[in-house]
Amino acid sequence: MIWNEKRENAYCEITPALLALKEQWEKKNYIDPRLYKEYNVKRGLRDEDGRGVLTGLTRVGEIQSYQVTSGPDGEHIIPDEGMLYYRGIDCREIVKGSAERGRFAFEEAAYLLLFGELPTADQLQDFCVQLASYRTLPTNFFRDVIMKAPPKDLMNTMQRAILTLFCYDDKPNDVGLENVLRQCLQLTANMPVLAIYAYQAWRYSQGESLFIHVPKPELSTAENFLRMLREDRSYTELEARVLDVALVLHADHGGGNNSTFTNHVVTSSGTDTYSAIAASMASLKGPRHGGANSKVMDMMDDIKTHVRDWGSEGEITQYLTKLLDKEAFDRSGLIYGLGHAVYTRSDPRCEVFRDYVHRLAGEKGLEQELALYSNVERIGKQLLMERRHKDAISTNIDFYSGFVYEMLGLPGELYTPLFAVARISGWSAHRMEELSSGGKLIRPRYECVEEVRSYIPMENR
Ligand SMILES: CC(=O)SCCNC(=O)CCNC(=O)[C@H](O)C(C)(C)COP(=O)(O)OP(=O)(O)OC[C@H]1O[C@@H](n2cnc3c(N)ncnc32)[C@H](O)[C@@H]1OP(=O)(O)O
Ligand SMILES: O=C([O-])CC(=O)C(=O)O
Repeated sequence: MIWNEKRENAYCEITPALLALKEQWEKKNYIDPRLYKEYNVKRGLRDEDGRGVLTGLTRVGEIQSYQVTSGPDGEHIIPDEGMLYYRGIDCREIVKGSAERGRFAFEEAAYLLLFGELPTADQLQDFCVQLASYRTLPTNFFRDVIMKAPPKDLMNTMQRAILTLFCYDDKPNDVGLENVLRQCLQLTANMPVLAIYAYQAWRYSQGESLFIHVPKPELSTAENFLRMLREDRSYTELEARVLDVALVLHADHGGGNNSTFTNHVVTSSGTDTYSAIAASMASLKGPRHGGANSKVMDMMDDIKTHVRDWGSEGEITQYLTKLLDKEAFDRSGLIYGLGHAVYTRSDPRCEVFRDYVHRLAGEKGLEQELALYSNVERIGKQLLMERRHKDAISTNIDFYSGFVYEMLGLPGELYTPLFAVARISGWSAHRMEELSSGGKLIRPRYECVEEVRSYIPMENR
């Protein structure tokens, strides 16, 4: 079917012909789940004990979530409180740089992740100047690229913009480390601008007035983000500090998280930086990964609509049971913001957000809403533990982050883009590492469970 201006939905229509093809697809594409066990497939690249299959080495970031003890009957995995290290340093220590030492810390974290050492005052200053010099987009980029095509999802608009920046680069395919470093720094500097401009284009598409503010060189990433967001360019010190903390906490999560691993995979093929970062964006958008932060907010809105008494244990249990049975909300069966592929008992980043949520909710008079979040967290975890026969489930970073952003007055459309604004620092560090140390095309094996058979001539089918 061809795009048709007059019947624009014709392009997206699920026609009877498509339904018939889907039926045909279903007949030949089912894989019996028992086969995964028979072939000893590491589903989701996870070992039997739930730990990730070891697929690489990194110096960039590390997550700890359990202890291993060995006895006469072999190794035992004991769930533990989660820890996250950037280049060996507890990420919460870096957060303190922002909260206590009165300094914006995201740039410091990005420097640490990329170069492996905390910057001196001079190094940090030079790094910030360099980022500032890279923040400007090519002339007319907003008009020619960001405003083109209806901006339905900011992550896609940003991804397209990143891919198009390839065309403005004189050495786009050069994967020499100095060139890749330049591209990574430029994209790190551009990311907040792309996120906000994509948002402004989206607002405009919704009938709002269009305004575009340029970033200021002397401001931090967090300050520029807020400055470009609001028509009057206003923000408070507290807002900028909280946003800076969020950026630090989202900056890296080791090599195995879906978007960073995607980066390793595509980087290992020798592709260019723009393609690698766009691929990571594609992964991050997914609701089981970075997209979970806005899903949490939609889920909470749905809960607020369907649960009349926010303090009622029974009503919340009933709603969450329906949700897990795929009968409520988006019917995915997921309670967004709960569970984690690595953390067992707790996600340290969530604990930082929990702290902010408590402080901000008190100030904003949103204690009732906070109580609802706490109930959903507690009851949701209980239900998941019962169903999954686990004695611990962690609340992840996405459960409270959106609530914090909401209290800062940030629009929901920007929650996942904000994740990308931070995580590009980790993607960059991992891309550099893959190029310098990985050195091997990532290529796992898939066992084909189809039988080999003869080609049948058309007249005999
Ligand atoms: C920044 C981030 O990416 S943090 C994660 C953000 N994502 C979310 O919040 C989405 C909700 N959570 C989830 O979907 C999962 O917890 C994930 C994807 C994060 C991790 O999933 P897994 O690695 O499969 O975790 P785990 O092995 O502990 O899960 C065991 C089972 O419990 C299910 N489960 C885990 N968490 C949840 C949840 N919140 N709601 C419903 N079911 C869940 C898993 O789907 C899995 O089911 P399966 O055995 O049928 O495949
Ligand atoms: O590590 C993961 O699987 C997901 C995660 O928390 C992140 O990327 O921040």
